[in-house]
Amino acid sequence: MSEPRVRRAEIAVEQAHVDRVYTRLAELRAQAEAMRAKGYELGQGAQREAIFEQASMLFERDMMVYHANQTLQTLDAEYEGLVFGRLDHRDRERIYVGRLGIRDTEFDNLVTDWRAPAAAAFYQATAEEPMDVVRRRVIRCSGQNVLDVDDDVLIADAVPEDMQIVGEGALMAALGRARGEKMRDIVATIQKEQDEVIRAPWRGVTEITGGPGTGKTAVALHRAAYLLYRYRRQLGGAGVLVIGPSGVFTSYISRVLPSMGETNVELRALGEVLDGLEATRQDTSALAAVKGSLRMRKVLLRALRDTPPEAPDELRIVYRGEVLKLAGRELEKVRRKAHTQGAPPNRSRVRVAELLLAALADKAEEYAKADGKEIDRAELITDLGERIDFHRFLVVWWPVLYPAQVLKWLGEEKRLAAAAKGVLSRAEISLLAADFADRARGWSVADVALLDELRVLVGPEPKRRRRQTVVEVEPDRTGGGTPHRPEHYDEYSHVVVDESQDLSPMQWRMVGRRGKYASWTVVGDPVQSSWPDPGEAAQARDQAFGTKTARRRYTLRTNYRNSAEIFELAAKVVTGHAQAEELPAAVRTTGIAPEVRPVDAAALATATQAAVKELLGAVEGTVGVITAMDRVGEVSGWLSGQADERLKVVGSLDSKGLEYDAVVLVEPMELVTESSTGRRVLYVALTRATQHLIVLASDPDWLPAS
Ligand SMILES: Nc1ncnc2c1ncn2[C@@H]1O[C@H](COP(=O)(O)OP(=O)(O)OP(=O)(O)O)[C@@H](O)[C@H]1O
Repeated sequence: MSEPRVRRAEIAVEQAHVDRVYTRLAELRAQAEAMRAKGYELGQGAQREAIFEQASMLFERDMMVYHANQTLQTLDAEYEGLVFGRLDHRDRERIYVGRLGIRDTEFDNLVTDWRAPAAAAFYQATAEEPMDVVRRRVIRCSGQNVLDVDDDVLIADAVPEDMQIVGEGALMAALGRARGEKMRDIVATIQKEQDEVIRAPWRGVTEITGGPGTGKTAVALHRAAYLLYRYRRQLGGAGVLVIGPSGVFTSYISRVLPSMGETNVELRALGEVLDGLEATRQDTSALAAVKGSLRMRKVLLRALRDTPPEAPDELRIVYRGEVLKLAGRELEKVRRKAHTQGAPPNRSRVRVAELLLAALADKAEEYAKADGKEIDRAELITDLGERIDFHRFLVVWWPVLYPAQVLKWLGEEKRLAAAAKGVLSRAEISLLAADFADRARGWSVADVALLDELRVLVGPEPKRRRRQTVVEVEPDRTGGGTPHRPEHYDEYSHVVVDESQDLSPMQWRMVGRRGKYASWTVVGDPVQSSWPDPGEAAQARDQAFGTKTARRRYTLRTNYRNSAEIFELAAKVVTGHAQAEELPAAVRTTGIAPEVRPVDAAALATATQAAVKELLGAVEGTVGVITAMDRVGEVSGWLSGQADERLKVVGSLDSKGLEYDAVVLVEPMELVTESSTGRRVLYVALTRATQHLIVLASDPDWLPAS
């Protein structure tokens, strides 16, 4: 038979199996629906029964409805591309691999879940170690229709006469397909080195490094799905947290886990880790470097121990006709004493009242002694402690502290200078004070870690005020919080941190608090780091991991995103900033070289418009325009006439983790100069494109002479 006829015949073979699978799926769906309906019926019946039976029937109803809903949700999530692989073993046994395990009515496997041990050979078998697999087949479907098949022969001399082999390279075909707005799952084409990481043991800390496009994000997400499948009992209840660099990024990856039927995972951007906040604004790199530094802990601690701006500077209270007065210095002595006892101020209010009453009693004793009298100390303390004017004083002198309010105080340069004495430089103090004073812009991503640190330092708000959140806004977690978890939940069983090379030490502390009891998967690429002090960040990261001793490291070495032509250009900008072994190998050549276009600065707008038009015509998928952070608004304005939902304008830092079919990079030199780690940020920007890259540059210095 000719190759197209063989292919058609093989597609028909697989279509027959896929049809059986979907017929069975429809039966399972119908069963789950019937169970749900029965559950509701039971609930109706409960209303007519005695109270005890009612309770147990309602419980049973809830369980039935819950399980039925879970099943329906999973069946629906896995519908698309349900079957994607087939293994033919040497002993002629064959298994189909898919997103979900399905058995027929005889309990024979129609599909094996990709996470099950029996499916591991689909990813791990190679020609060198075939694991008894003669042929591995990737089946590509759209809905219930088989579109194509692609085979790898792993034991050439064991291929039986009647086995047909079709196509080559399911991976290359997958990589060549157009990119959409959301990341795709890679479950059908996971590579061996990736599979090892996905299936690594769950305990302890798993670190994954690798250059751009090596699949770190894809692997981390598949690992989360795998761990929840294999260790649901240990990990499922407490939940898994995935941290990404930005909201744009978390939205980009948001489809991957639900498409694998996983809903028990919470995705949060770094600006959303603290409940009640969704910060997206990025600080300048100089400001972010100060805010992220561990030195800020000391500054914050001193700031909250300072006298609140509204605090009265003396306490006067009349007791039995005599005015008792504590002057400013005496009050400050009490404040210092209360703070040195170490409890968070919001927890010390009773202790502070006791200290103030003791100071008043000392004062009264002093006066009485001068008059040759005696006082009943205990009685005085009880009497004054019940007085309304004493409590009025207390609430303004030792108010409940809110993190947002303490940070705002630091907008006053004098106050910040006092808190930062010997810790920050004068220039850093001025920079920070000016930023905190300008509150109209809302919190930045780096501020969130400071607010979280303060949340812990000030302690919980007293119960009756509990409804107010630490940031004085009502929580609005449309971005994906889980309502059933308590506020500031810190009991996740597993935490995944993506783009981890960019977490500041303060951000590591914030994330570490959420993972006190967790095992970790940490994904990053030091060469893409935009954080200026990796040593300090590493120390904070180790602290976040706590005492977990099991540590395993993996390196991914193949760049699946960029064409070899694009990556060759990108690698040039980090020459001297990275070791050769830190750069991955891009294996896909497209024959399309990236274009560097010298442009006059005055003609940048028209050049950008022209490049965008060209690329929208050249690719089916997305086109990204990447600029320096403070140019995003301007460049978006240039392109307002070219509305196309495939087109996105994004700032350098926000392009982390994303990818487009084609990229226009505007003024690369501005990315280099916008921060002290500019070359690395430029490297990130240059590695976002899968097929086409156009660089528009008025200044040629961005590209080192080779
Ligand atoms: N095994 C695979 N099969 C198909 N596609 C893959 C595979 N591995 C990675 N990819 C694709 O390669 C691209 C890059 O993957 P991913 O974004 O996870 O890389 P990354 O290492 O996180 O990159 P970066 O560090 O640049 O953000 C994605 O489109 C992903 O779907």
